[in-house]
Amino acid sequence: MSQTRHRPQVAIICGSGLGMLADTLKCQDSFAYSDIPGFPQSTVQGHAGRLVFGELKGKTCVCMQGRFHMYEGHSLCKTTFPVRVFKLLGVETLIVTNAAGSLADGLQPGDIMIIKDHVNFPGLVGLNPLSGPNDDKFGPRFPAMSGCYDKGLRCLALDIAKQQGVASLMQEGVYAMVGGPNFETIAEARLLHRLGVDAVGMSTAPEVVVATHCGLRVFGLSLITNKVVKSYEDSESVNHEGVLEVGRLRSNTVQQLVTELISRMEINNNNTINNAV
Ligand SMILES: O=P(O)(O)O[C@H]1O[C@H](CO)[C@@H](O)[C@H]1O
Ligand SMILES: Nc1nc2[nH]cnc2c(=O)[nH]1
Repeated sequence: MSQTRHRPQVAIICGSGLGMLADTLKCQDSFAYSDIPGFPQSTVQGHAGRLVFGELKGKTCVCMQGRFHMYEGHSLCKTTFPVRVFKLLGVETLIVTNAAGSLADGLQPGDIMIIKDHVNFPGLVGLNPLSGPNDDKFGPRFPAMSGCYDKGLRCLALDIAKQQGVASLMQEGVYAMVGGPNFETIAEARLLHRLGVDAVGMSTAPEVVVATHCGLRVFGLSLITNKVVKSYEDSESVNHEGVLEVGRLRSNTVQQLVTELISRMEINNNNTINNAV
């Protein structure tokens, strides 16, 4: 806290290829993860490994330029550690972004899916960042997860998309987290599709679980970077460079949407843990 004058109200986690979201912040203070006690290191291309504080449209923000994934070998506790740091810093709203492959026929590469809900596959089999003793300071032993993606912010984002003329690129959907690091087999893709998953990735759900546990308001979006191959006749295959490339192509659209959302969201400043410190 002594290293920056900023006291963030909003935190943003940048997905693969979406690190440019931090560039919009004014009066920046930026810290390499290697200089922050307790932070793991980013090992994935497209995740710079920097925490950036700054101002955006009258709100104070902190932005993770690079997130941590389970497949990098971090425990789920470590991958979600920054979310609790944000809570202690006084953050009220968390914006999570990711790159994801689409299963829904109506979602094309370059589209933006507002996350309505998620399926946390690792969580369903007990790989949950909240496993172990519960810290009651942060939240209850058995937190509810229905409604974990704030409805008001989802509606606001859809309104903004209309005003910015990009409504045709946007729709709501269900994100599923799988462990990775391999992309899906065709049989796995078909299974996810039949289960009602619209887009799949290897992150986000644990961050949202920890954020919801400690009472943060959450907004999430997936940039659709590829269609997940569901047919044995299809010779295409996905790769990480292609994922990053779609991030670059859509950077302006995502930046404008997130900037306007932050500008128009209301902040209550009712972070009880932080107020008690
Ligand atoms: O979820 P983010 O960090 O955006 O990254 C997504 O893109 C990578 C695969 O290309 C995986 O890490 C997947 O989870
Ligand atoms: N699991 C998974 N993660 C992704 N991240 C970006 N695209 C994909 C995908 O197709 N599958």
